[in-house]
Amino acid sequence: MAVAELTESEREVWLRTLSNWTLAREGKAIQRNFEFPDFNAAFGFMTRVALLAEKHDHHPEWFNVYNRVEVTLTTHDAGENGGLSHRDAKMAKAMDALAGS
Ligand SMILES: C[C@H](O)[C@H](O)[C@H]1CNC2=NC(N)=NC(=O)C2=N1
Repeated sequence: MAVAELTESEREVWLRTLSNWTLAREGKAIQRNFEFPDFNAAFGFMTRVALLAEKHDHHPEWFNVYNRVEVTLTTHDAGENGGLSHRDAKMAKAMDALAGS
């Protein structure tokens, strides 16, 4: 089902509130690298995010090594070939909150 892609001005506004995230894939995705004290903390974070992602039917692309979790958020159903939607903004904020930053 199609999801509305954020307009450029909407994107500007919420990127300012998501200061730890950067635009990627020519504006079609956002990325953030999280770092935790150890693997347990990183995997605990991923577990909490996974439950939330399933609940909202919005899933991160991510890569984990030990205490690092590299995250990319995008919405496949937004725009022509995927793009950013409010679902990415919501998930990014939730991940920041779960990581305590
Ligand atoms: C069919 C199902 O609702 C879709 O594939 C959902 C699942 N999770 C998703 N996650 C993300 N990040 N983007 C999507 O567009 C998306 N779509």
